Amino acid sequence: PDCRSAPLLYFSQRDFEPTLPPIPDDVLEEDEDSVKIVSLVKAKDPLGATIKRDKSTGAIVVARIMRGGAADKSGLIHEGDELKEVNGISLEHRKPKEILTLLARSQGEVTFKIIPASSKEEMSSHKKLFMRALFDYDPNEDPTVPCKDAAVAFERGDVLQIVSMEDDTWWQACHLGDSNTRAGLIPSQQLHERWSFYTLAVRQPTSDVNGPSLSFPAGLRRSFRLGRKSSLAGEAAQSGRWSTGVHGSVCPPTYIEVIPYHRDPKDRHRLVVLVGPSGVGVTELKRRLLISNPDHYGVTVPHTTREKRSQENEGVDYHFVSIHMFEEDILNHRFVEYGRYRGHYYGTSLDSVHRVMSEGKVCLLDVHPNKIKHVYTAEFKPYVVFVKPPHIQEVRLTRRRAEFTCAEEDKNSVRIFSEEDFEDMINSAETMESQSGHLFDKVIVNGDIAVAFRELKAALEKVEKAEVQWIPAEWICSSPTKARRSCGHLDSWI
Ligand SMILES: Nc1ncnc2c1ncn2[C@@H]1O[C@H](COP(=O)(O)OP(=O)(O)OP(=O)(O)O)[C@@H](O)[C@H]1O
Repeated sequence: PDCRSAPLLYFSQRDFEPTLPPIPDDVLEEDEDSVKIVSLVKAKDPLGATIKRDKSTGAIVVARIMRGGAADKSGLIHEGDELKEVNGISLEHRKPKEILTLLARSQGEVTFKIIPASSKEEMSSHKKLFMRALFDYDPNEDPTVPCKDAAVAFERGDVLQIVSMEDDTWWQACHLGDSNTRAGLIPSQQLHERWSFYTLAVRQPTSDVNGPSLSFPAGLRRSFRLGRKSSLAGEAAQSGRWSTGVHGSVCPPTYIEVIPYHRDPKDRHRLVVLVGPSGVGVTELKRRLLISNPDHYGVTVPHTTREKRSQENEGVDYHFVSIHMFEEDILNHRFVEYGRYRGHYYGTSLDSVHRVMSEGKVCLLDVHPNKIKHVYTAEFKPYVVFVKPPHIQEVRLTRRRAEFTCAEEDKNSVRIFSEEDFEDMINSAETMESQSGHLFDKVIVNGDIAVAFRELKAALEKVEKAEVQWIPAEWICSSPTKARRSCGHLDSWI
C-alpha cells in the first residue's frame, strides 16, 4: 500500500471556482500543454486528498481524492495529478511531510501548479453498492493505513456504501445514511484477505492456511439435536480458522454485498435460525419464545426412523419414516440437517420448515452453523441468531444457581453441568464464532436467561417491524456486482 502517502491537505470548501491568476512566465517554457494553475481558498475543512511521492519519478502526486470532499467537489484536482508548486514554491525534492508544513503555513488563497494525470479514471458506475462488513476495523490500530484521518472505522455488521473500488487496496466508503459526507478509506477485500492470511501465518507458522485439517469435538446434545453427534463427526472445529466452502476453499470473512429488502406484509416471515454450542440455552430460549406467543412462533416436526412410542403422535412429535425413505430423502437433499443417534436417524427436512412458514408463523430452527448454508437462500431469508455463553465464571454461576434453586420435582429436568461441559461450551462457541460469525445477524449472550430472552424477543420484533432489512445480494440477484473479486461467500464462507 502507498502507506507513505501524506495525510489530508486542509483546504476550504467555500469557493471552488477556479480563480485564475496570471500565468507565470516559466510555465509556458516548461510544459505548456499540460500545466494547470489552480487556486483554492484555504479554511479549516480538509481538501479531502492524500499525496505521495511517486517512487519511480520522485514526483509529488495526488494519491487519492475522497468522494464528496472539497477537492472532489471542486473538480479541479484529480488522482494522479502531479503537484509542481504551491504558492510559487517548487515542490521538487521535498518530502510529503514538508509540503504539509508548507500548506499549514498558507492562509487564504492557495495556488497550485499541477500537471494533470494523463489518464484520469473516473468512477464509471454510479450504481449504489452496499456491503456489510464482516470484521471490525479501527484505523487507529492499523499500521498499514495510508492516512488514519482519511479512513473510516466500522464494526462487524455495519452496512457501508462503497463509492470507489478503483484502488486495489483501499476502497472508499461511507456509513449507511452518511452518503452526503466525505467518504473515507476502508481496506479492500483483497487487502483484508491478504492481511488475515498473513496474521494467521504469523500466528500459526506451521499450519497449512490453504487447507486446514479439520476435526470436531463430540457435541452430544440432549434434545433432538443429539442426532447431530454422528453427522458432525469429522467436521470443522479448529478455533481461529475460517470456514471451508463446499469446494474446499478457505476465505477470511471480509465484506458481503447487501441490498435493501422491504418486506411486504403479505410476504412470509423470515426464518429464524438459532445456533449455539451444546448446553448454552438454545432450546430454553426457543421454548420461551413459543410459550410467549404460540400463534406467532412455530417449530418444525422432525423425521425419525425409530419406533413410535405409545404417547407419541405421527406428524406432531415426529414424522415416523422407514430407513429406506429417510435415506432416499438424504440422497435427494431434503434435509437441512440429519444425524444418527443410538442406531436411528433423526433429521429436519426443508419441507417441515416450509410447512411452518406457510402457516404464516415465524419458524424457529436450531441447527449447527455448518448447516445454515442449506437455508441461506431467498426463499428462507434466514435471520441468524448466535446464542453465546458469557464469560466462564458467569456460566458457572448462573448454571449452578439454576441447579440449586430448581424445585425438588424439577431436579430431573435440570441439566447438571460438569466443569468440562462449561469449558467445551466456551471453546465450541469460540469455534462457531470464528468460523461462522460472518453469518450471524445477532449475537445474544445468555448469562441471565430472562435478560437473554427479552433481548432475543426484542431483536426478532425489530426485524419484523423494520422498514428496510439488509439481505445478501446473492439471495435476490443471480449475479451480484461482478467486480467484487469475491471468494464467493456461499462457496467459501459457510
Ligand atoms: N441462562 C441460563 N441460566 C441458567 N440455566 C440455563 C440458562 N440457559 C439455559 N439453562 C439451562 O441449561 C440447560 C441446557 O439448556 P438447553 O437445553 O436450552 O441447551 P441447548 O443449547 O439447547 O443444548 P442442547 O442442544 O445440548 O440441548 C437447561 O437445563 C436449561 O434450563
